[in-house]
Amino acid sequence: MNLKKKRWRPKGDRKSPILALNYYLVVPFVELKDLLVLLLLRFLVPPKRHNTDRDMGGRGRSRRTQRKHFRDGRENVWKKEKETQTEGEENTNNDNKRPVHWQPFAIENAAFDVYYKEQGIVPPHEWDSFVECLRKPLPAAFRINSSSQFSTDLRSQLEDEFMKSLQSEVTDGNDAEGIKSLSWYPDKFAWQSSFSRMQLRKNKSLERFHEFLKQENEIGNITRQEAVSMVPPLFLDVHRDHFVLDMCAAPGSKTFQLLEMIHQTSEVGTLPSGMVIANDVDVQRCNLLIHQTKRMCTANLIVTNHEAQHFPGCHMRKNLVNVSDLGMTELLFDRVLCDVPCSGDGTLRKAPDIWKKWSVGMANGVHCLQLQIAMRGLALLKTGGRMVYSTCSMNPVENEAVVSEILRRCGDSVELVDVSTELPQLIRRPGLKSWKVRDKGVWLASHKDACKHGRPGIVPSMFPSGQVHVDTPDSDQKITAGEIVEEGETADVLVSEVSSLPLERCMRIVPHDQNTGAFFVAVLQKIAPLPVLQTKSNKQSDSDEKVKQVEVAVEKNANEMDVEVTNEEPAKASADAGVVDNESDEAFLDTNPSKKLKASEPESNKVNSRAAKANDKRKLQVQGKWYGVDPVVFFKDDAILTNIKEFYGIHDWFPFSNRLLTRNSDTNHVKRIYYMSESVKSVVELNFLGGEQLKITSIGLKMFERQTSREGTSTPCVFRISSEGLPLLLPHMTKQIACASPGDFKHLLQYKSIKFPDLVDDGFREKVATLSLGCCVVVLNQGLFYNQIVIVQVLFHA
Ligand SMILES: C[S@@+](CC[C@H](N)C(=O)[O-])C[C@H]1O[C@@H](n2cnc3c(N)ncnc32)[C@H](O)[C@@H]1O
Repeated sequence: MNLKKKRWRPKGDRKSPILALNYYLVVPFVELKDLLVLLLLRFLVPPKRHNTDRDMGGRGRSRRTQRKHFRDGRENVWKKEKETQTEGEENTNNDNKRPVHWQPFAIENAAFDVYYKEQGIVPPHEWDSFVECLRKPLPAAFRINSSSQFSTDLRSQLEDEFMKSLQSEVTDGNDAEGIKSLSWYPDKFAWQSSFSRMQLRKNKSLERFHEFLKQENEIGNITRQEAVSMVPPLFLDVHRDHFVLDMCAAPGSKTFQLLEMIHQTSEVGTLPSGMVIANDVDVQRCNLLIHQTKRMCTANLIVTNHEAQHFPGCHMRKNLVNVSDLGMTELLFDRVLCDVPCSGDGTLRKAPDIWKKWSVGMANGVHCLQLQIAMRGLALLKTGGRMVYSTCSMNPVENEAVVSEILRRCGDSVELVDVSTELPQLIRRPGLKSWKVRDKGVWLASHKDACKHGRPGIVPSMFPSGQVHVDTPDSDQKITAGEIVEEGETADVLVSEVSSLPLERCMRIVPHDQNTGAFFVAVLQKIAPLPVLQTKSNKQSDSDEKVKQVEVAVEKNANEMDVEVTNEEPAKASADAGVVDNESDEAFLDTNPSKKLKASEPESNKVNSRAAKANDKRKLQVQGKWYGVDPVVFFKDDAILTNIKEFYGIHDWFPFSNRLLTRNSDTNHVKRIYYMSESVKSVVELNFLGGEQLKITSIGLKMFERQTSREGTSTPCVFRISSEGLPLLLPHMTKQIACASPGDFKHLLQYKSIKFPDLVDDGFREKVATLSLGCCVVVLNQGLFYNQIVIVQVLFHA
């Protein structure tokens, strides 16, 4: 009886019967005949803590990434002032005993005003209300998980309970309600409060609501997410059978939304035929993404870690195409979400530290990368598929300019979709048709201006026409005085280019329209394969050569450019010149970024590089395809699988043994077994047939875990069911299940130890006595708690 005792303590005020059991907890033990019973309670929710390093296939050496790492990474928006605090003020710095007080950073930026006034981001008469709203803290918003079995209960709780109780807490006269559902979001599943996140944290009278948000968020029933950030997935029109790619996915609030859409109306114990691949270039943010999406308990997700602009195409090797019955030879998607890294000035209300950092360089520096990612997304999109391009920036260089260049490059293959009739209650502004580029204090109306000023970092695609200007002695002469504005001059004399593209179909959400942050969204449809790469003839003109020089210079400059971004959007400035006119899908799908350069190499170099490549490949095979990431291995140990299947009495009709994998190539020491949907399995198979191009950091649903405790290893089945996998598996289990009456169930939760005779219900006592030693599931008898089933796992100790 030397078990470590962990005391269970309810968190907060939990009157709702639904919520009353929403904990992951370890209730120590129940004496049962001569056995100790260790209860691991779960209420159809994943555990509170996740071993993300292991789950993501890492080697478990690095520290787990937590939300605080990202928070800490960003400068505090409040700064300390060193002057002595006046008497009566509360804050004191205990370390040096010097009184301090806190003052917010300035929430204004002259360069910001100059820039956006000139761009006409809102009509002049709206400017004051626009910036006034931008300077106010953002109201907290959240979304009910529409695929959760508690979604309607939670909505009722918000409507019946919190709407009334929070009304009295409203101090801002403009907002009559404490919380309200967002009219444009389907089924009243998205809500906005009248309180900022800070108010929710600090205000005592909001404590109960705040606790509710935190707890429901933690177990995946709701997601706390900025209202405007919920918009892009809504325009993606995701169906249950879709293969969806989320190219820049961390921290994962939109991925979660996409998973909800895939899982919508899934019956308990069944899986949809679609799947989501969520990708992010940043390993730490990938960890956060995995942590966030674990709340969904899904077998239909793969998390990858690639530069989105080089996301692999996963082509099946040519010699395998005819022998494989996989049904697909390359990885293409029905839907692509391209929520690219950006300057992030749409999040000024949430992250006011951006006011101080804001500069035009932030947007100019990420334009090329955004374009590259978007083009890659379109290449990976099936013909007929939809892609949403979005940013949380208001800047036309990151928005309309990128969309324009996409349309120019793709010609008739891609259409900018008019979605004005979709979500009609969402207030949005049409995209701009005209804008200028600003660089180092100078306004530029065209690429010609950029050349004149010697600004190689300013590429043609940033301007409305996208026209490339090539500096020739003649063209220099053509620039007439007055066309270019020198530093300090007004921009009035500059005539902006006007785009002939239907950019009004883009949408910009501005803060003062519906008290939100700002966002930009464009919906693109691929209506035909992308145009074939135009091979350049030998008779390239001088001007072509000059264009090439511009590209090289742009690339160099973009790489050197020091881009400041918010911590939420850590854009990398590894931008590409992006001035190639037309590329075929095949060319886009080329995962080797250096291939284009190699095309012009002499044949002898090619041979050498092929030999080096083969050598590299051999090395890779020895060390594993992706260094530092555990391999993905189908789990096919028949002895273990039969043991698990028989122990839990898993029905034959449940697709089981061919859907399991591990992250350990040594199957004798497998600790975790993951379950994957049919769709995820097909992607894994394709990935194998294509040479494992995908760097998979997390995959599927953790279903079984090896018990390592002394008691666990002495049971007939050493694999216990993971709480994440339980909701899917339970309907297919016939053994190791016991139904408890509410009285017994409550006692099991309530007491650290229950003597076997103290179990109230005879039937339960008898049933438990017949269970095998090991993991089992205790289900609360229906009839209470809105007929929900509560699941408990019981581990008997010998
Ligand atoms: C705007 S945030 C994405 C927010 C996310 N879609 C969500 O809703 O939670 C941009 C993300 O892009 C990632 N990123 C930056 N450069 C990237 C690249 N080249 N490829 C893939 N991801 C990139 C960043 O790490 C960041 O997590």
